[in-house]
Amino acid sequence: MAMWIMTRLYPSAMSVHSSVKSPILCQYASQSQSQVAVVNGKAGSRVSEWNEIRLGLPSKGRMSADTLDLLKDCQLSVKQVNPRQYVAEIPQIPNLEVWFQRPKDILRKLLSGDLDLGIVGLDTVSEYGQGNEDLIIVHDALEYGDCHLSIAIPKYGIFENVNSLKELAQMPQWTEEKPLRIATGFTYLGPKFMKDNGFKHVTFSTAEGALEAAPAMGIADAILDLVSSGTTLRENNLKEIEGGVVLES
Ligand SMILES: Nc1ncnc2c1ncn2[C@@H]1O[C@H](COP(=O)(O)OP(=O)(O)OP(=O)(O)O)[C@@H](O)[C@H]1O
Ligand SMILES: O=P(O)(O)OC[C@H]1O[C@H](OP(=O)(O)OP(=O)(O)O)[C@H](O)[C@@H]1O
Repeated sequence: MAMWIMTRLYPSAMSVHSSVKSPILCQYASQSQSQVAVVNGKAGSRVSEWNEIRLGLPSKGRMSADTLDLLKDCQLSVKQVNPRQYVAEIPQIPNLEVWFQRPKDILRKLLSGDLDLGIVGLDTVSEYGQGNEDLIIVHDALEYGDCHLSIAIPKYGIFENVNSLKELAQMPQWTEEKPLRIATGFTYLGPKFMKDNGFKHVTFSTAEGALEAAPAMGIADAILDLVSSGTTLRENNLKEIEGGVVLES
């Protein structure tokens, strides 16, 4: 699920929100969802040198059009002077500057202090925010971008009768010499989830996409990836298992 986030060290951002009369009026939501473990938080590493509040919006991909639609529904029109540039304004909020960035980069730039506010999915906040307490979730359910981060295993072979995380953990195949191999783009959340669930013999590999191919290619035993319709898993003979959902996004 897409959500508004901001950095704690920019209280002036609140005035932007509190002046917006729309369904996205900010509320401090529970932060527990994003508080995992702080590894390398850099939020507020420098104080902003600009007067405007900087809002990061997804530049392309799944979240982009829906995010602009949400703002439009709130009577907030995002005006881009040049479509090949990445800066825009929302005339209704004069002291706000919009910057289009990839979701992962929105998170990185919030952490470095180069953006003050952003809209991204919970999976992005959790993976790249790593529980940093300087990231504040302002609105945790904007009602689009629904998906979940889940473990999936082949439907066939040694996994045919494995239907839960517990059964996966109890398989005698996983040893120190031959651990369970998981392919994932979530290299922070993945190891944390497996450790929290008692897996001792597990290794991770990563790729930029098309992770569902990894079991068929013999590269991994399982994958950890985002699922929305479930079509990609089905078409690749993979299945989700009980207890295997890391987060609902
Ligand atoms: N089926 C899905 N697969 C991936 N992300 C999804 C899906 N459904 C909703 N989302 C949301 O969309 C976000 C990804 O958006 P987008 O594709 O724009 O990002 P991206 O940075 O281009 O991702 P990537 O580099 O992994 O392709 C996810 O973080 C998630 O919150
Ligand atoms: O459950 P579904 O509706 O099938 O969606 C899930 C798929 O969508 C995403 O991939 P994307 O389309 O971004 O391509 P990618 O694998 O190259 O990242 C995600 O990584 C899954 O592979």
